Amino acid sequence: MNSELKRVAILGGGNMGIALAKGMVASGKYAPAAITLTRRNLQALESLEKEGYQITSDNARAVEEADIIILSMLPQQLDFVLDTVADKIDVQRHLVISIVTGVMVSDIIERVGKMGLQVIRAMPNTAIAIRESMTCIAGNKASQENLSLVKEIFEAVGDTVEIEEELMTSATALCACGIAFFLRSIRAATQGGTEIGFHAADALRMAAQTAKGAASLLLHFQSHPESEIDKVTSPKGCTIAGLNEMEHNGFSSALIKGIRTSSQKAEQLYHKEK
Ligand SMILES: NC(=O)C1=CN([C@@H]2O[C@H](COP(=O)(O)OP(=O)(O)OC[C@H]3O[C@@H](n4cnc5c(N)ncnc54)[C@H](O)[C@@H]3O)[C@@H](O)[C@H]2O)C=CC1
Ligand SMILES: O=C(O)[C@@H]1CCC=N1
Repeated sequence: MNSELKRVAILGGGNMGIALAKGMVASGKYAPAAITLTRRNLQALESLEKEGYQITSDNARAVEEADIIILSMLPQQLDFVLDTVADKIDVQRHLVISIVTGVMVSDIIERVGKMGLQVIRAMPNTAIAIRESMTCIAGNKASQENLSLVKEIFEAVGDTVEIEEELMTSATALCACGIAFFLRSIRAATQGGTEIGFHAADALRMAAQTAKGAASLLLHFQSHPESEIDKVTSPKGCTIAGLNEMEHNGFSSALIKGIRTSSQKAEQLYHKEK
């Protein structure tokens, strides 16, 4: 069956569930009517219903009517939902995609009690809303056909990379949390820009376009950041003076430590804090 002909149930229509649904439709491969979003309080989904998406608070019914089930709730909300839908899951028909942080494929199979269930983990980021996500995919025991299908879904909303499941929490820190890290660095640059003379709104636009240019240089030339930095830093110039000042204050170290902390926290979200 073509991916376009499959029905999708996104259980947990919050930030990511909505962004994913919109990205899938924007890709042109899915019609809103083929996507059902669930949420306990449907008020927040009413505008989507007007756009043609199906909405319901009945997770079991959504699963019954779908071929692909996307789990998109918080780790601490997962078990309740799995317990509600377990009876309706058909190992032959359903493919489960989980974007839930810190939850292993084996945790999901064990909870629903269906050996042989095809479960693939995907870790997108909020840039999925504009089809610019970096999505890491892991499906150690899934069929090649299902892996290709999941890749196709996420390639329509950004770039994808297939990784081992044991690296999924690292991918969460680097790519999903990473959006917040880079945004905070842009905000800090904006604050610096305002201090040296620009109105905040202008500084933000200038900093954001500069950050986009820096990332685009790396992706376009497939170069190393230091080689692009070398092109900016004139001898005895102002760039190296500013850069070294940042490093004396722990710029790289702060990012590295933050990413490590986020990765450790991601590991604990389901197993230690539910
Ligand atoms: N926000 C992000 O940048 C990313 C989040 N994730 C993961 O994706 C998952 C969702 O994250 P967000 O969308 O940010 O969270 P969220 O809190 O915005 O969305 C979760 C949604 O699930 C709904 N929900 C809770 N219990 C439910 C139930 N019994 N039935 C139906 N719906 C129910 C909530 O009402 C909420 O709308 C989390 O596991 C998170 O770790 C993964 C990648 C990036
Ligand atoms: O902060 C969180 O726990 C989620 C997972 C990755 C991004 N947001």
